[in-house]
This record gives sequence, structure tokens and C-alpha cells, in this order.
Amino acid sequence: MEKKKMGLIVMAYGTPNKEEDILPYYTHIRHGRKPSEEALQDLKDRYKAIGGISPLARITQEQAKALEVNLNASQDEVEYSVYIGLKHIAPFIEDAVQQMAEDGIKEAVSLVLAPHYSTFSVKSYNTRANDEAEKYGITIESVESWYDEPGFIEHWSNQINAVYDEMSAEEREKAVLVVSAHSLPEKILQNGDPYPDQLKETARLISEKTGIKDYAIGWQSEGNTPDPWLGPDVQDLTRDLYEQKGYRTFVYAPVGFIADHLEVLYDNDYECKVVCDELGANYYRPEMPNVHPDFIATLSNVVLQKAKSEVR
Ligand SMILES: CC1=C(CCC(=O)O)c2cc3nc(cc4[nH]c(cc5[nH]c(cc1n2)c(C)c5CCC(=O)O)c(CCC(=O)O)c4C)C(CCC(=O)O)=C3C
Ligand SMILES: [Fe+2]
Repeated sequence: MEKKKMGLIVMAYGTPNKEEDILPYYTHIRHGRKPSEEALQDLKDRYKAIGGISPLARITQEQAKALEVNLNASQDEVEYSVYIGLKHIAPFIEDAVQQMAEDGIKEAVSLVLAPHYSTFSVKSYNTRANDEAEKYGITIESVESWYDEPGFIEHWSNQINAVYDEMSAEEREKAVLVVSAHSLPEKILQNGDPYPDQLKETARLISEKTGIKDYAIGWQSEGNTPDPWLGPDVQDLTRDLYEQKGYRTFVYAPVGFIADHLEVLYDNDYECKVVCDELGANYYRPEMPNVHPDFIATLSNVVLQKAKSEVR
């Protein structure tokens, strides 16, 4: 019997592929308004500091490919074709949906490569995908979040345990785990956005799984806008935990992200490390999920569960 065809649209923030992409990419993030020369230079400098350009474009492609392979190896009723759709650079979310239509796909699942739901991020991705899909009569079942998936919690717990195992007993005694996600403007809270509660739950589950009781929740990478953003910021939090609670070893788990990219390689590995160095504290950051096989298997499981709910 011929296998049923399904599309999977894997959505992500997107990143410049080369230096010349930085201006159009940043302009797109700013809803079409060009950034000032200083802001542009600042962003260019941050990319330069992590090696010229972000490894994210390559990692997203590898994740999508690995997910497709895993999905097709995990079951034999459906043939999955995976399409990457990005928020701020080509191939855009709409391009991915158009390509699915050209390939004759009628049903699809959409998955955002970010674990926690917010109106600002996941909802906006899924809305764009669904709006475009309607034009072609494609139905999309959208995964909304996967911040509490057992495989996801287990993956981070293993990476965190590996870091704690590496420490000296003395370091471990005064260690704190800082669990973080990208900050968002505080105004998301007015409509009861679940984003902060979902991060808290991820942290609680990791604490339960690892047995690490010394942990704190922080927010990072907040944007350069006048409105208030969710806090505490991880850098301020680091100083407070050092001064008020006596912690001397900081383990950063940026669980709102899933790959090595600017927010992790710069905002954690450079900016948080600077604070730790100033304080004379130890800095650790577990490996990101990237294309670890158990992480890809978890994403595959999330997609298959969603696809099942569609068939029913
Ligand atoms: C919630 C969230 C996630 C996580 C969920 C998800 O993944 O969706 C995320 C991820 C990412 N954000 C990224 C890059 C940037 N984000 C910016 C700006 C902004 N992000 C925001 C939110 C988020 N961002 C917001 C509210 C702004 C302010 C402008 C606006 O209101 O929209 C800017 C502008 C300059 C600056 O502020 O630094 C850049 C360059 C990259 C790529 C990194 C790389 O290239 O390696 C990634 C993975
Ligand atoms: Fe961002």
C-alpha cells in the first residue's frame, strides 16, 4: 500500500547566512524599519565575536534533516517531508507552505523549534503558517509547546548532571543552576500568556529529575526597546545570587533555546562569563541539544503524537 504523505513544517527564528544578510535580517526583525548605524554595528560585532556568523543556519538544517530521517524510520504508515520555514529570513514560513503546496501535500504538522509557548513567538509562527496554508487548502495541526516532554527534561538533566560531575566537590557545594529563556516584553502578561509558567515548570521538572535543589529562574537577551521586559535578567541575577545567597559556581541552562547561536554563545558564554569572571565565580554551560539523537527522537515523538491526534 502506498504511504500517506504528510508535511512537517519546522519553524525557527532564522539567522543571517552571511554578513551581507545582517542588515535585511535586522530590518525584518524591526518590522521593516532599518536599524541605526550603531545598532547594526553592535549586532555585527556580536556575530563577529562568535566567529563571524552564527552556526544556527547549519544546525537548523541538520535538525530538520535528522528529524525527517527519524520520523520515517519510526513508523511505516506515513511518508514525512520536512520543510524549514523561518520567521525573519528566507526560506520564510510562507515559502515553506508554498513549497508544500507545489509538492502536493494536503496535510501537515507544524513545529516551532522553541519549547515554550508565547503569543509573541509560537503563536505568531503558527498563525503565519496557517494563514498561508488556508490559501492552498492545506490543513495544519500545530504543536503549541513541548517544554514538559519527558525526553526534553531528560536530555537537559543528563547534560546538567554531566557538568555537575565534572566539578570539584568544593565547587558543587556552592553551585546554583540558572534556568533561563529569552525575555519578552512584560505586556505579554496582560493577556495571561503561559510563557513564564512554562519556563518555571521546565525548571521544576529538571530540578526533580536531577535532584538539584539550588536553582533560580532568569531571563536573558532582552531587546533594546523602551518597554519593560520580563526579569530578572540573568546577569543581574548572577550578582544577586553571589552577593545575597553566597553561590560561587554558576551553571547556565538556557532551556528556552535548543541550539548553539548568538543568544547562547554571546549572551551566556561571553556576557554571563564576564560577570562570573568579575566576581571570581566559576562559569559552566551544559551542551545545547543541537542534533543529539535523544533530542531529535523527542521532537519526532512530539510530531507523531500530534499527527495521531489529527488522524483521529
Ligand atoms: C522569544 C524569542 C526567541 C526564542 C524563541 C524563538 O526561537 O522564536 C528568540 C530567538 C532568537 N532571536 C535571534 C536573534 C535576534 N533577536 C532579536 C530581537 C528580538 N528577539 C525577540 C524574541 C525572541 N528571539 C524579541 C521580542 C526581539 C525584539 C524585537 C521584536 O520585538 O521582535 C534581534 C535583534 C537585535 C537584538 O535585539 O539583539 C536578533 C538579532 C535568534 C538568532 C540567533 C543567531 O543568529 O544565532 C534566535 C534563535
Ligand atoms: Fe530574538
